[in-house]
Amino acid sequence: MMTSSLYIGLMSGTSLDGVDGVLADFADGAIRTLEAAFVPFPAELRAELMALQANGANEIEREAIAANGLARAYADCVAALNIKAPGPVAAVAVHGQTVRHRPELGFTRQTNNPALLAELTGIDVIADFRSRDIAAGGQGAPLVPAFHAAAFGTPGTTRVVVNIGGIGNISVLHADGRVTGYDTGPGNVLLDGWIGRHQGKEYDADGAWGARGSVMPALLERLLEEPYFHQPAPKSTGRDLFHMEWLDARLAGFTDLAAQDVQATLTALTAQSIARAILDERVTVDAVYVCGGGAYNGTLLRMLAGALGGAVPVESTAALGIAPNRVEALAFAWLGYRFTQRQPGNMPAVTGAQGPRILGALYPA
Ligand SMILES: Nc1ncnc2c1ncn2[C@@H]1O[C@H](COP(=O)(O)OP(=O)(O)OP(=O)(O)O)[C@@H](O)[C@H]1O
Ligand SMILES: CC(=O)N[C@H]1[C@@H]2OC[C@@H](O2)[C@@H](O)[C@@H]1O[C@H](C)C(=O)O
Repeated sequence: MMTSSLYIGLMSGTSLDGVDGVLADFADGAIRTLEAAFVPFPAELRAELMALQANGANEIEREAIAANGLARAYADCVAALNIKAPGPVAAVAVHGQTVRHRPELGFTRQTNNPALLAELTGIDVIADFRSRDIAAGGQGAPLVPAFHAAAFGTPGTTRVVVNIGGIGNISVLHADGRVTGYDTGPGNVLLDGWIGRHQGKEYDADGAWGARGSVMPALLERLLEEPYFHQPAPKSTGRDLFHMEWLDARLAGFTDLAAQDVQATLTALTAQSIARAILDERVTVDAVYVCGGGAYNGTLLRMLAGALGGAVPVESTAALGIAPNRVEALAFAWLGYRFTQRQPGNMPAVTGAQGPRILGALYPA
């Protein structure tokens, strides 16, 4: 394996919007982002990845073909970054596309074709970061807390890093160095689904549509009754649970709903479920830093600050020097770096695994 400190990280998450990539340099133990790129999925691939989130006919063949399409989108993202690299890249670390996440059944599935990606890029590829943690009895998710601790942790200060992608997750970086965290529930997944259905848009830019609606307290309470929110950690979730049918089942019985009031209520659901998770930690939090696409939803950030009582500063990770839309891809670049160092990537206190494990599998160039 090459000794370069340059890594490319690729993340395509539950929002199914496309591939976020970064070129990172981990020389001398530092974490530096040199370049970032985003490659949207072709519409057909996106639709198929969405369809593969639920049971369907001929899944094995369809998944394998979608994996080839994914590998090509990944390769485009790698090409855009590699051309700007100041030297040879040690490895591409790629998350893959989650199509099932069932740790309770002993598996999680990130669709991918890392062999094709190695073939297309000529660079070592490290893939499949979650399954070893599950094999060790863990949830296989969230994995970003170890990176959040390395990038954003400061001894003597309690910080919470909140990733709001399709699903939300928190990393609590305690003043004494302990790290706790888990998936809080829906991030943008229901917000995107609802505005898509009613306005034909991919997402609610800056939360503007939701801001024009009113939160409906009875509906919010109904949504917050979901047992997942009350389950103890370790826990993780995905589109397996939080999908539009989940929402539709809970909307039944509410009549004369204005679509924008539902959007406001869904925004409040994301904010409340995250805030409650933070308050449940029962520690004095110095500051909350938000990353993921949800950091660009001003309405959501205002609701989160409000749900925390207005006493804790809520900012984006840009305040700590990393743009919110780069954090996850950078986290996977870092996990790839950890793999090459034969260092663990999971945090047993977060995932519930029996111990620290080296995460990933290598597909040589
Ligand atoms: N300007 C914006 N205003 C409001 N929301 C936005 C904006 N930009 C992005 N988003 C939201 O962020 C989502 C994408 O976030 P991100 O890329 O962090 O998710 P992901 O990585 O796919 O998900 P996950 O972290 O769950 O794996 C979009 O689907 C959208 O809902
Ligand atoms: C199974 C899976 O893909 N989980 C994702 C998803 O998106 C957010 C949340 O649910 C988190 O658990 C995880 O992603 C981040 C990158 C993680 O592992 O930390």
